Amino acid sequence: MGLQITKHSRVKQANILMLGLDSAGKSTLLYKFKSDEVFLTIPTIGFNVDMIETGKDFTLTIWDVGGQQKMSIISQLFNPN
Ligand SMILES: Nc1nc2c(ncn2[C@@H]2O[C@H](COP(=O)(O)OP(=O)(O)OP(=O)(O)O)[C@@H](O)[C@H]2O)c(=O)[nH]1
Ligand SMILES: [Mg+2]
Repeated sequence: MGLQITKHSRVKQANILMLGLDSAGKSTLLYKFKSDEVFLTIPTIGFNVDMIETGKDFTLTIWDVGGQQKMSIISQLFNPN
């Protein structure tokens, strides 16, 4: 996971990139941040992105990238065929 904090802004924002093998639990973690409900997940195609306000002036943008090799946008960048 990566974390980058945007500086020089009144509203602080951090971007979190979740990378991991397929079925590692990335999407489950993303949904858990949003709600305490139990979600059934399916393998992520491409990516999910969600913004979470953690305080009055702090937001997290979480990028959840699909881990299956054939669906991974990262592996497609390096192996477009
Ligand atoms: N036992 C257990 N199962 C989990 C946990 N987190 C996720 N799972 C299960 O693991 C499976 C895969 O979870 P996902 O969140 O879809 O995994 P993912 O990393 O997003 O997978 P991709 O989208 O394919 O990259 C689901 O059936 C989840 O219910 C955990 O902490 N414990
Ligand atoms: Mg997923």
